[in-house]
Amino acid sequence: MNASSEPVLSVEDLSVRIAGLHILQGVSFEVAPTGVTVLLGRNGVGKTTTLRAIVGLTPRGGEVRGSVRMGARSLLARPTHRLVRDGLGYVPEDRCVFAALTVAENLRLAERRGVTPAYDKVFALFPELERRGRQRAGSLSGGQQQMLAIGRVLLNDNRLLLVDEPTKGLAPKVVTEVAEVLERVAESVPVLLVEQNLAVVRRLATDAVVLSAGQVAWTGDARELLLETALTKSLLGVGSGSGEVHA
Ligand SMILES: Nc1ncnc2c1ncn2[C@@H]1O[C@H](COP(=O)(O)OP(=O)(O)OP(=O)(O)O)[C@@H](O)[C@H]1O
Repeated sequence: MNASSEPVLSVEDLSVRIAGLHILQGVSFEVAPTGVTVLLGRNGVGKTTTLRAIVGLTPRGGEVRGSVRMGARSLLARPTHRLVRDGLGYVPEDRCVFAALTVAENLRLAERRGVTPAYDKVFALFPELERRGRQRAGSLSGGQQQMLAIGRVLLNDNRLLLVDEPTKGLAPKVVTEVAEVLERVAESVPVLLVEQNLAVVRRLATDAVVLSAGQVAWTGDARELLLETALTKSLLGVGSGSGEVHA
């Protein structure tokens, strides 16, 4: 991370317990104010739990401790809708598009009173969303639904985007399209990205945070991590020349 620039997000000693399981055990890291910080780790290490804790969506009954700050603001005690209004954009792993509604209706749901939605920007990034405005979201392909989920968040201004496994389950050509879009998005807003596809990580990531069993195992320059084949193999279970991270 550039030493002269303040992080956009600071996570300190984050601990999450759900259903008696101590899933995150004192996780600390920072997200740089530009570029893509990628959150990596084998299956089940706590990546999604981390994003959900940041955005206030830990399942009911779960216990969250520690500190998460976006600039001077402390996030953990604030309700999710407030965080989103303050510029924390979240694209969840399951995309959460409303299948029975059209593409245009899904987008309209993200509009806020008193704020002009950035349709021009969204349609410039995703011309297909404009063309398919009257199509039901449930009949879109996985890749198109992912574009809708990202586009919906970009209708409003964001200080930081959290994006959870956007390429999961997508065909290779669509993975490339999603990576291209995220690359363009990251030119104007910092991104904290959970991503298992190392080709996408290699293309997008500036900084990396690696989790292992609910703790931070490595942080630093993403290129450095990817150059260290032995390190990626021990932390991620793959050589950095190969494709996906697996358990
Ligand atoms: N609501 C829950 N109830 C019980 N256990 C949970 C819950 N949510 C997550 N876990 C457990 O916490 C651990 C971390 O899950 P999480 O989804 O954060 O991992 P992940 O790193 O995102 O994994 P993946 O790469 O498979 O998506 C897993 O063992 C998971 O089973």
